[in-house]
Amino acid sequence: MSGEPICSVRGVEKHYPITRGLLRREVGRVRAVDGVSFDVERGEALGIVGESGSGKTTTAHALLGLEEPTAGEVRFEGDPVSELTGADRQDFRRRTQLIVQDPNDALDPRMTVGEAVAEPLKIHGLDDAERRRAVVADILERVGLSADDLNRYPHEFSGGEKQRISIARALVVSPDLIVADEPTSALDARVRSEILDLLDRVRREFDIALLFISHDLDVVRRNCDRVAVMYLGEIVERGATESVLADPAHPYTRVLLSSVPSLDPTDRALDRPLTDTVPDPSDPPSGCRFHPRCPDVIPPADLSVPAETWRAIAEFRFSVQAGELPEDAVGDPGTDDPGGDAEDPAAAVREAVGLGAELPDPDAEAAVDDAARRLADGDVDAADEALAAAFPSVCERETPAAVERPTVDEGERRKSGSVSCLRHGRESAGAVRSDGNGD
Ligand SMILES: Nc1ncnc2c1ncn2[C@@H]1O[C@H](COP(=O)(O)OP(=O)(O)OP(=O)(O)O)[C@@H](O)[C@H]1O
Repeated sequence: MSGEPICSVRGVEKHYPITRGLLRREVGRVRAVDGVSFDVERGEALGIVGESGSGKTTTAHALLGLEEPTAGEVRFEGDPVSELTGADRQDFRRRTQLIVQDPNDALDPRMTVGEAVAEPLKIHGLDDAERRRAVVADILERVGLSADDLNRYPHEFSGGEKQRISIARALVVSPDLIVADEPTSALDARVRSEILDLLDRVRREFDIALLFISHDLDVVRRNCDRVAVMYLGEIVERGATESVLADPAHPYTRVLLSSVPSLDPTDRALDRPLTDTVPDPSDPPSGCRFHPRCPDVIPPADLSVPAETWRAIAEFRFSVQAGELPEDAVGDPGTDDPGGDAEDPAAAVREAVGLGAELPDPDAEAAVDDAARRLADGDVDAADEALAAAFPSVCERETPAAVERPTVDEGERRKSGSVSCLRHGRESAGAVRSDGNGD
């Protein structure tokens, strides 16, 4: 890619206040997007992926000027979007279009298809009704519908056809950038594939940049040149789609990949997250935000146990913290027989969390045993504190900077992008600028 990006996003934050009481006193903030920077190059397809709640839609809305960022800036062809007024703002609105997941949200049931697709043309100043009709008929043909559909109503069409109408509505004003927010997740597999092909075709035909918001890595693999992976309001990895998906450098990207059933499951088994609970974005974890779920969380330097034992300890620690322990791993504090009927309740807890065998590191053994006893007594908070004190990780203390993704080979996948993980480049010289694409 060369030249100025069509759109650049720099340090964008969007925090939603949490208010209480009649006076709507602010008691906290949902950090939906928390310092995101990226460029969208002309004509490229960029994917933003992440679990539900990671901040993808909020990022897209900030980029389109539909949400005012709490901090940071969006520029369109170099101009700050927040400062556009009058005709410039109108022009920005025309040149950036949004396609949403459910086409019913975009289509007025009382308007014919012809009226719906012509509406943006009218808004943006094409007053000649005959000319509008001709443009609309042409665009309907290009998205796989027919000029005969002009006088029909949305309810006469299937979900896939309605999404084609939405795409026509976006295309008709000749945009430079389309944001497609989960455009196919409401469709069945065959129709999904057709719509993805259509979006890819029209992007190339009309030389439009496409920002694809999706939780589905297969969609990104198929349609996007580059990908940015979001977790709890931050971009944790980015780069050429082929490189990132073939050699994911961030454990979170690996976790996302391991949840795609079509990929080889055998070597992805270890990429199961330690816990399922996504932390609350109003109180994100310290350090690396992914650390309480990270299957690759860094052990304390003085811990001397095999890697799989550390994984079990980390899973124990963060499951206690998230309140995600198996039922039989917590005793009932209200009984005289803590830990239930088991002969040795603490041993039963350890068995339940996969740490039944004595650990080779005596300090670790004592700490796990202590936590297990406290759990057997039903004191989850004390167990949590004991585990946190005994097994601290640098990942909860240090915030990872974006560094270059490791180069895998000298071939096609060399263009590597960036990753924000302490497993890569701690104290590395390869720090990537934090204000751009990082690739
Ligand atoms: N208007 C709002 N007020 C308060 N919190 C909000 C608001 N909009 C979004 N959020 C919160 O911000 C976080 C990010 O939401 P967002 O919709 O951007 O995520 P997403 O990755 O697009 O998820 P999804 O795929 O479910 O749409 C979520 O925790 C969400 O609950």
